Amino acid sequence: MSTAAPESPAQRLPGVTGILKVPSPRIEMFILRDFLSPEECAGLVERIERDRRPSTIADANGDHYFRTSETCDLPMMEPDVLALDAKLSALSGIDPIFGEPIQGQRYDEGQEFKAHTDYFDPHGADYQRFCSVSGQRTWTFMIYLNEVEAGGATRFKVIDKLIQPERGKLVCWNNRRPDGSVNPATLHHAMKVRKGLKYVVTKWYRELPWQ
Ligand SMILES: O=C(O)CCC(=O)C(=O)O
Ligand SMILES: [Fe+2]
Repeated sequence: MSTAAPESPAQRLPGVTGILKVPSPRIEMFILRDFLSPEECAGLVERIERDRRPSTIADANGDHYFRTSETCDLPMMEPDVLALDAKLSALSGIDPIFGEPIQGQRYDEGQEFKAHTDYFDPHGADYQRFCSVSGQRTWTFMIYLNEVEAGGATRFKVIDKLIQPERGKLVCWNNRRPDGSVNPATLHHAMKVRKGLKYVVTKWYRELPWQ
């Protein structure tokens, strides 16, 4: 198996049927509806419900309400999780060896993840701890698993883009600019769920094989 990503998702994704490119010169970002079926989504929601822990953040900033959701580390040896991983790699063209384990996130009413970037701050206190082995995060792939009754949108305020949760909808973006530097225009806020629950899965890829 090759260890080099042969083609960037930014080159590959425009050729995917039904995909929409977010029209901003500041970010490489795509949206694909119905990436997962209602059955696939329901299975993942059930799995997230079974094992969850309080979500954490890198570079703790003293705000205990910064990320109030819960996280489920999806075991990569489970057939459904492995199948999702393969489906994501087939879409992105990124070799699965670059991927962190897939996570589920669950937001109850009032929970959120305030404005943040998925890349690690190169000047932050936790940079070495998180990036010395597998490098910086490259692409984020995220899928909404259910219809949220109210709230729960993902807001990218730098590019003025609001993405509404819709069951099965995938959104992905490059956390870096084409020159490899981190892209502050990827700043995003998982806004408070106002009514109901919100479930997503998140998949992050690294510069180097994950270990
Ligand atoms: O739940 C969302 O809308 C975004 C989640 C997110 O940004 C993250 O987990 O890093
Ligand atoms: Fe994020």
